[in-house]
Amino acid sequence: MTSPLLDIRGISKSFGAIRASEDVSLTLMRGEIHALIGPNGAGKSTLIKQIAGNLKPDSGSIWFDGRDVTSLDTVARAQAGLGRTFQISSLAMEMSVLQNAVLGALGKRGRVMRFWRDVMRDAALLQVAHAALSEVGLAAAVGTRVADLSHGQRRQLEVAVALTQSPKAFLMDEPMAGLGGEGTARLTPFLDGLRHRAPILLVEHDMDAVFALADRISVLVYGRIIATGKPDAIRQNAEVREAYLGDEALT
Ligand SMILES: Nc1ncnc2c1ncn2[C@@H]1O[C@H](COP(=O)(O)OP(=O)(O)OP(=O)(O)O)[C@@H](O)[C@H]1O
Repeated sequence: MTSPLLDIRGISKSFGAIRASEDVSLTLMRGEIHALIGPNGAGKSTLIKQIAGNLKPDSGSIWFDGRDVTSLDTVARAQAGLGRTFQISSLAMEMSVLQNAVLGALGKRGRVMRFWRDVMRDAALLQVAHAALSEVGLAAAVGTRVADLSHGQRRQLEVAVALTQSPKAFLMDEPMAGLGGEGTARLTPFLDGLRHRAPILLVEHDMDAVFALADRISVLVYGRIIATGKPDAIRQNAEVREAYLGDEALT
């Protein structure tokens, strides 16, 4: 059996009396989409923050690409290949699509460049940015201001910015949020193809998208993973149905 690319080993995190993560173990294999679902306040964001390096677990460890990354910060983890997209957009709204992608590529390089005009003339940075934008289908929108993009296009641009960093895996926090039916329908096949470029740990409330995309699903309730399995097994799991009682998505 191949080893997991991302291997979360028994992490726990409390905020005072609240146990936001309780002995959570989770793996992400190459080529897969592993969805993390659970009711509001279950601890999904807290878990993603610990994996990305924004929060330190109280105990347990996080292994990425065969290496213990538990003590690394967000920048070091991104450089190690953990690409992240956010629940709230982190794009520069007044800048163009191309400028945002170039900024992403510049971040990967990790070297300071003094003048913006030099950045926008750097052939290597531009090449990385254009390639990422083509990959997400935004080649025709390079000159558009981010503020003028649709929600769906912004999500695609966030993925492009993450792609400029050549990620080995993606952490995605609610990519479908605010997209509406049409936007979700467009983003779903895109994510479907992206898993072969880099596997995705996907936090998502949209159950249609989750069940359409996920190879495996883990269900988090009160900080604990109560089940991990293929979509059909999760749909039929009695404890999961109990935790989601009334949720028509699982019927
Ligand atoms: N910085 C913090 N300080 C105190 N409590 C926190 C903090 N962050 C999260 N919590 C608590 O930890 C628990 C898990 O929260 P978290 O945001 O991770 O859940 P979630 O599953 O992501 O929720 P949602 O689906 O609504 O985004 C909640 O009870 C929340 O109130």
